[in-house]
Amino acid sequence: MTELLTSAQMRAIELAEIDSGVVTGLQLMERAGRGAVAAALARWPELATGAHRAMILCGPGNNGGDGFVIARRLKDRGWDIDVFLFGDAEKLPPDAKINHDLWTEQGTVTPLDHDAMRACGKPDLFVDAVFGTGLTRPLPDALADALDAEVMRKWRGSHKIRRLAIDCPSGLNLDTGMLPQPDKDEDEDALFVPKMNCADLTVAFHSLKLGHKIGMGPAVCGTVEVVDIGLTGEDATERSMIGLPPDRERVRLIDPIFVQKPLPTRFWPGSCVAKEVGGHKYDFGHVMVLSGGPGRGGAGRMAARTALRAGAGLVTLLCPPDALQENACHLNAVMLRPCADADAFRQIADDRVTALCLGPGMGVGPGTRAFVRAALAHSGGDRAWRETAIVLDADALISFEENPATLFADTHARTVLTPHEGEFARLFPDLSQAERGDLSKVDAVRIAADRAGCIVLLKGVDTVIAQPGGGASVHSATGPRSVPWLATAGAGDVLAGLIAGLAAMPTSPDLFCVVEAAVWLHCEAALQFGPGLIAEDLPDMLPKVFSTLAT
Ligand SMILES: NC(=O)C1=CN([C@@H]2O[C@H](COP(=O)(O)OP(=O)(O)OC[C@H]3O[C@@H](n4cnc5c(N)ncnc54)[C@H](O)[C@@H]3O)[C@@H](O)[C@H]2O)[C@@H](O)CC1
Ligand SMILES: [K+]
Repeated sequence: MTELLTSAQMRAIELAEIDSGVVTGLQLMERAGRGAVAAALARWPELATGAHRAMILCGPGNNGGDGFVIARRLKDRGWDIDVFLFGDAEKLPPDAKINHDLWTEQGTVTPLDHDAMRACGKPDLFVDAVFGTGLTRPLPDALADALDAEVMRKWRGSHKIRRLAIDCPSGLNLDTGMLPQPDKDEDEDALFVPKMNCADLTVAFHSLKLGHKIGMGPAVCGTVEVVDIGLTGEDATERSMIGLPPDRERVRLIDPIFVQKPLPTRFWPGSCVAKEVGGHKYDFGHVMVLSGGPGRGGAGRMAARTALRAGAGLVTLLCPPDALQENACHLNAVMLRPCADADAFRQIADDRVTALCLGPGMGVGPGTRAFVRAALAHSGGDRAWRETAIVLDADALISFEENPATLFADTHARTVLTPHEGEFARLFPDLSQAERGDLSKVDAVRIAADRAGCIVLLKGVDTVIAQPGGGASVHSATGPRSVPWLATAGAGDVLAGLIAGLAAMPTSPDLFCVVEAAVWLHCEAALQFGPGLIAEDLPDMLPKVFSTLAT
């Protein structure tokens, strides 16, 4: 498992290491610069031999310090180097100042200026070492112009400029993944085009930061390489281990990676789907999915089919009596029962029901609210091995838009809410994307989980899961896990069913870990299927995905 640190957490780790006396800030800076050069030459082997040209933009903090190290290292390889400084050399922090002075023994530093940059020869490598974890506000206009990737593309000359970002493309907030833009005049609205500083390769130090994986981060960072700068003082191995309940402070990335090495998928997520050998169908849990009226049953049916494919021993779809015939025409292995209202539900849902899935296609209104309340009051009873898991999605969430507090009064630790941004905004208007400001998506979902007293999964290209108390993780469907074709009608219904199906089994781990596994498997099924996917394909991809988890 990979941790996603905040800027403050990264600073604390560095400071603790420096304070303990095992390493100096200067040594860390040297390792950072050296590691960045090694990563760039590995990425672009054509630069590894011969002399080339680099343009290096340095900033007023330690990120700039890394830039001066890089300048010196490349100069040692015989390169032509143009170094520009944004800020005042005399005000550089001590380690950066030392590296600035070391560089000036070999080359010059020019104050950052767009025209002066354009007067230089076109570089083979452009290095952005202006701001890293220390960014506190939007980029000044002149700097945003200098870093704008579009402007760079217009440079005369045939070769492409390779863009290397140190820690991040400057302007990216590494806590939120946002690109704070300068305030603009109202009348300028029509003309305002945000500047985009995009890198081909971003070199992060010690660990990924949150902003590399959420918001705009993946789009602007390009490939992100983590460079080990030898920070050994703290062992985060235990707390970042996937498959265990999450740490309260450190966010983890949902990926079968452990201590920067691939983890055999039979350990994770394989351990979440493996069945014990033998047994009765009831031994593998019973999922009930509540579905909507005539003509609206597709969403519930897809959730139910997925729950069965996920490994639940039994899945029953409950539908209004007038939708019975329609559903009977579509279902075989999934069982079907009519269920007129919440009272009927209480009679039908016995104590062997281990997971309930409500929302997809149910319809918005008092009927759905009554079902949700009854489901949240459902108790496992004597024959249950633990309390029923309740997955609430779509209409089960929107039905509480007028008064979310009445939902949160009943939700409990075995409840999972699975909104997309639109549904999230209806339940948590003050935490919606539009209102979030400097709050990261992760912190917004943490607050939501605390408020609701249950697990909240906020879907998106960057999916965030949080539970009360701070535990949180991120799944990023970007880079090699990019699945734009998963943005298809019904994919959310499938995810709800997948969580219910995995949570139903007696062998299932901690509910938070089930949700993490479900999100990963959902993306993996889409990835292995490829373009052309429709939501109905997802449950039927699961057996293939599961077969790949054996190795
Ligand atoms: N010893 C260390 O602490 C190490 C730090 N490292 C590097 O140091 C970086 C962090 O260094 P810093 O904490 O100095 O932070 P930065 O170098 O990212 O930036 C801090 C400076 O930028 C100014 N600033 C922030 N936003 C601005 C804006 N929009 N416009 C104008 N000025 C702005 C701040 O006032 C401050 O002077 C990391 O990203 C990494 O690259 C690495 O060298 C590894 C070792
Ligand atoms: K940078």
